[in-house]
Amino acid sequence: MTSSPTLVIGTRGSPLALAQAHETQDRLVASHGWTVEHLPLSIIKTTGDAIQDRPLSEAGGKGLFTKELDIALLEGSIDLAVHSAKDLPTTLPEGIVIAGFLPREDVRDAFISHRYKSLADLPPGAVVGSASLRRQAQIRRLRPDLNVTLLRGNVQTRLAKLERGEVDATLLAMAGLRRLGLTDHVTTTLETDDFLPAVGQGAIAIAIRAEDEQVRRAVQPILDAATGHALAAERAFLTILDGSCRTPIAGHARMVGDELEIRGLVLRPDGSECLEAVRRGSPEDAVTLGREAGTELRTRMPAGFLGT
Ligand SMILES: NCc1[nH]cc(CCC(=O)O)c1CC(=O)O
Repeated sequence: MTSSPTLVIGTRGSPLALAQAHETQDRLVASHGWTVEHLPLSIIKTTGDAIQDRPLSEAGGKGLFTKELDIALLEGSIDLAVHSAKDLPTTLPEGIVIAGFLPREDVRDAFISHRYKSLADLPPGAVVGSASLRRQAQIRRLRPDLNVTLLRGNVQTRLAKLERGEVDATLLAMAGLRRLGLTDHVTTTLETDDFLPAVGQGAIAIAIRAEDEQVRRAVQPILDAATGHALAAERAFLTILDGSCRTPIAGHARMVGDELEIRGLVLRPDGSECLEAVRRGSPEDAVTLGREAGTELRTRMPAGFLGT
């Protein structure tokens, strides 16, 4: 057991964010034998938490969930920040780095409905709610006859709206549902071959001050190398496409034997067209594989493809 420093863990206050912060805390306790009193949580409200009425893509994008945590890190009021990798912008502020990622949860999306068994089972015109342009575009691609609407709010809010019949079905990340103990709600899971997750889905990122070697050493034992390679490829892919929240982009990397494989997709928002790129190679070349997949799509994409 290493002597116990006090490390303040910064997190947002949503139930999912808190579950992820507790998982980080538990893993640090398990690997160092520290007590939770030395790993206090600091709950920080972000601009993104206050926006409920419009798509985040219109309100300013992903940085909305990280800005206040970044400031707290740089000011030293927290020592590490726990983020859903999916919600992290591709570039972080000067002085902040991702130390790495916890072992990845289920990367798939879940289909949830009280009346229908699957996307294929929905009748024409059925209402499917989602706030994600990626999910909306992939739903429209598979089922152009459905009525895809905006459904916002945290995981529990969305489930409550489904319960009230505001929509016939919704899609949510399996990872979030598992972390919240809500998998009872899942009607069926969508395999990645048919429905590609978002870059970073299911992964928890640990952000630290770039120069803080003490915190870097403290978190090292809880980081997962395979997740790190996958995320390096996915985030390099997204960086090339400079994925704003307005663009339907999906990307997923995983180990296939000894090799890392990345699959990336860009779609028209209405789902009428979809381009895919796949690269496979050494996990050491994760960034190159991701960049190549992104560059291929960029090259093949007609002007205006992403609808902006
Ligand atoms: N954008 C919200 C968000 N950010 C991370 C998750 C779930 C956990 C994950 O994907 O890692 C969710 C909810 C959802 O997409 O269902």
